[in-house]
Amino acid sequence: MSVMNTVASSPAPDRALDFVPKSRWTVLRRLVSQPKGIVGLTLVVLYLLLAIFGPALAPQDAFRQNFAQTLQRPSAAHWFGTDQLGRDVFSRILVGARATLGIGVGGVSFAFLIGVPLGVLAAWRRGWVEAVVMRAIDVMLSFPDIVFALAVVAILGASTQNVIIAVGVVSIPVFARTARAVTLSILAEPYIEGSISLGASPARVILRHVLPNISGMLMTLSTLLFASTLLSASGLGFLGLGTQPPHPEWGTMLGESRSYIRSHPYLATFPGLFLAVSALAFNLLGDALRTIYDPTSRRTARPARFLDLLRRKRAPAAPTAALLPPSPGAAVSVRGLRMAYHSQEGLLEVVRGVDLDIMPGRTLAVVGESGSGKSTLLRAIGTLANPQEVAVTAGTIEIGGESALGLAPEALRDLRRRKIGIVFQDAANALNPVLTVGQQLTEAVQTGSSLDAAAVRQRCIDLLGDVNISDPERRLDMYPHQFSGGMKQRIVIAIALAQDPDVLLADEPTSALDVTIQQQILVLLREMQRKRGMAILLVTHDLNLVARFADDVAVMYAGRLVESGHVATVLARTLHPYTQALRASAPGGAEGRGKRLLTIAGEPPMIGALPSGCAFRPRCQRSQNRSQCFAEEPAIRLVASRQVACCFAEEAC
Ligand SMILES: Nc1ncnc2c1ncn2[C@@H]1O[C@H](COP(=O)(O)OP(=O)(O)OP(=O)(O)O)[C@@H](O)[C@H]1O
Repeated sequence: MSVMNTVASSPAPDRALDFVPKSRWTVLRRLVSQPKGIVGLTLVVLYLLLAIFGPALAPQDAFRQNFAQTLQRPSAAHWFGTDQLGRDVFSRILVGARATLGIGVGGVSFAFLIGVPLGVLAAWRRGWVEAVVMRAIDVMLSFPDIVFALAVVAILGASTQNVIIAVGVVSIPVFARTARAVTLSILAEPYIEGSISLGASPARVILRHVLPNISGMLMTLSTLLFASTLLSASGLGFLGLGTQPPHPEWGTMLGESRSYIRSHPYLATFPGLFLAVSALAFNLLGDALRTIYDPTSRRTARPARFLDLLRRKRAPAAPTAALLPPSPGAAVSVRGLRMAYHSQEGLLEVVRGVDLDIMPGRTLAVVGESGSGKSTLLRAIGTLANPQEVAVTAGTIEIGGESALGLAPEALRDLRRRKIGIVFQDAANALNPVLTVGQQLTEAVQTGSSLDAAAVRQRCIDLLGDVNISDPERRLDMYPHQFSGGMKQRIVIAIALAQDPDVLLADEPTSALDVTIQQQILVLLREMQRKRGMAILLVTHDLNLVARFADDVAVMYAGRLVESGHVATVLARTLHPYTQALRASAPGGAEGRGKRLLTIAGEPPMIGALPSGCAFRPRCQRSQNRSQCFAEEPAIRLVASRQVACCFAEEAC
């Protein structure tokens, strides 16, 4: 794969669930813009009014038996006729609305309250918790709903309360599965990582970010399940296992009409009609809601564009060089870091002995092709690597002199909050779409602080002002979708700076933006760095950006830093053949404009299947099958004021 291909195609991650922020009014507006939404909502409101006011509206006593007037056909006196005990069917339907809909609400709430926490827990904890929850759900789903509900009522006894439990139990698996699936999608969003990086506790992440985002989907599901719950409850009522006589409930009324269905069909028709229309109403409403919350508004990021290589002549400061002992004042110091992903084949090593220091006020860019291990390294430094996924098998990471490895979760959150800020590639995904910018900034400012509400708000306003967002007070109440891409990235930067971090980690911070906005964001980052003296670790594919923005560069290939040093030194004359190939394949970087862009021959090696000797050997123009390149992985040496891992680096001097 060529570097050019790699750089040019950096789409925003596909979002499984794109819950674009929808205020209640927006949801309502979109709901009533659909015919099925209008019909469903109107009917549901009518049914709810019926459940509330039905008993008061009933023209006659729904319980009074009148044996002189049994089984009367519909008439002006009895609109829906009378039943076998002479009771007015219309009145019984009105009174029964409350019990019928109450069972629906109760059943869905019961299922929601048990199923959703189970699903969220399974998605959050993964591992054995997820396995146990999912297997239990599989077992429940293997029984038909009505059989399961019958079994529950048979065990608990026939009563309204037990019908609620029975119809609720059968809906638990649906809630749990859906909650797990949508939570997994939300947890993959960068703003979750951002929140964790700010030191938020699991409970806070779930309450603040996960639940608001999945609530739309769950509301839709609840509405749809309401219809089936009503029907299941009525089925139980029909079998005589629901609300017990003389209390009216539509399913029970249907059951009671069984013996008269041929001679007096109206006894079944009216409660059946009310039931059928209620199921239809909730289905229509659920369907309309699903349209609103459906993840169809996916975005594709514009391909990254190239900037001209602008060489900066900066006076090299104290070297960032690898292989030196940890610099006492370093904001980040990594030594001998090795990391491996857990896989079925065992551990697959992707970071293979990395040493680096970043001094306060300086920017180190880590550059390399896709899959070279840049993000894994950045996440380890950001203390965001998930130990269940990837293990640190050797080495040390120090942030501001404090070890970032082997800490308890609480200490890790504290370190992250105090020292680290993170800016992700795609600002659109890095912000929670259902929270206002003010809420998200407040969370970032408030975590671990004792400021009162007014001071927090002022700090939020200052932060927005710092990142050059005009009219910050008004903007605090706006949602992310009301901002342009560049503005969103400014907000992400403001959030990352909320705790005054010593280190800012920026993973492709401008690749989703167009050239002018890229430039503005880079200028902003540099300005923030100058004001605050923080260190920046920039991960990028783009050598042009490195040349313009970074002080030091580390070129990563197959998990190792193969060439690193001051940007001016390294880019003035690249010594490693991989760095040379990267430069040749960067537009504007092929040793002068107007030259044909080259691609790097071959593919990066597969992790876990590195070639013998130098990992770059099969693609290297310089190697020419020299035995040294086959024999061993080249040691990192100091050559011409930079660290380089090539046995023949001097040939390029
Ligand atoms: N969760 C995972 N499980 C197993 N392997 C993984 C996992 N995440 C990443 N990898 C592998 O680790 C290697 C390094 O990935 P990483 O994302 O760190 O590279 P990168 O240089 O940042 O790439 P990109 O620029 O595309 O983000 C890749 O080969 C990748 O396939």
